[in-house]
Amino acid sequence: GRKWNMWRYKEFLPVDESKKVSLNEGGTPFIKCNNLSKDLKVDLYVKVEGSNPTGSFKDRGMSVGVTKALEFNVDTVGCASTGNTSASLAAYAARAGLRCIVFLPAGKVALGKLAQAMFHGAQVLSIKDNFDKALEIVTKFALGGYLYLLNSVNPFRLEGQKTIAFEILEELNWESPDHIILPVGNAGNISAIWKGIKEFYESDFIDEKPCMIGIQAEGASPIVEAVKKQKLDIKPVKNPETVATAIRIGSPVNYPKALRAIYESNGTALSVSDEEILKAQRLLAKKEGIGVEPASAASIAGLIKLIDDGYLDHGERVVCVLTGHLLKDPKIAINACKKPLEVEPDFNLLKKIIG
Ligand SMILES: Cc1ncc(COP(=O)(O)O)c(/C=C/C(=O)C(=O)O)c1O
Repeated sequence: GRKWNMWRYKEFLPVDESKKVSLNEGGTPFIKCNNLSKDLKVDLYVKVEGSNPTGSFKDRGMSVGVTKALEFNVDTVGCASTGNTSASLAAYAARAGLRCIVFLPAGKVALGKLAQAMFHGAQVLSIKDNFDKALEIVTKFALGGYLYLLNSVNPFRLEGQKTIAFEILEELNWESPDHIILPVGNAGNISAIWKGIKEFYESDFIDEKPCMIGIQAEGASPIVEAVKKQKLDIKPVKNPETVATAIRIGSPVNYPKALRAIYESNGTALSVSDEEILKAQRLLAKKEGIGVEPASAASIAGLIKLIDDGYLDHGERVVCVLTGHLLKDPKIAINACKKPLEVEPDFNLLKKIIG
């Protein structure tokens, strides 16, 4: 596999690297977006986490978390998930020979993610309620000793995901970007990345820290509401709704760490509409050739809004974390396009159509 993956930073990871459960996670593409940088007048880089083994950043956290599960001699791992966590846990659990039970919100999980969770052999329980309820249930099973919980409330998940920060800083030759922008759902990833930034700062690898900017969907933005009032607690959103089903979460389990990351880094949080998310998803695909699922495009939609609002100055260096691959949610991608014509294989007819 690729020589550079997240285990390059093994000294910062709380596991015995020789015992790791790994699919060569991390070491994902870090791409300068020249076209969008010109249009938006910022220095824009993207961290393409859709290039991980199961297509999202979750693999970094699951690699460490499942390695820990083996260390603790558990035989069953579990999670609630909007999709990507379950897809990743199912794959890493299969590799580790562990039983895997996942609790998903019925009818609200994108096709690619459901296919992965099922096909890698997880026991999939389709709960007739939302993610927050599913998380409540799986937590009861964990507390009852039925399974080892690997949602991002488990700190070992964040240990793996903090390597996103390490890779961004190394790629930028140890010069922090001005801002790191990413979508926020259960709020584990923004907490993990900020932890990584602080660890490299305390290790004297960098002498400046970026501001952390969390982006949420308008219908599911409890962190944004708390930041608006500079509060330390959140008011859960009872019925979160967004087309970006990955972040359709009303009660983020990591809100204390996420709010601290935003306040400590002098960052902010912003919500974007579903329309802005889908527009940004298409823009990224057509201008830079980078395909992401809707939740990941929220970071680009947030960037555009921050520039329009004058929050970001021209020329600032920004990294958007693109958390999941386009293929995770093929239905959304196809629905956004005109249905392809079905035509006879007739050269002259086709020549007319192609124009
Ligand atoms: C593509 C994508 N982008 C962003 C997020 C938000 O990250 P967190 O703020 O750390 O939750 C998720 C989260 C997914 C789940 O929560 C799950 O899979 O259960 C995601 O899949």
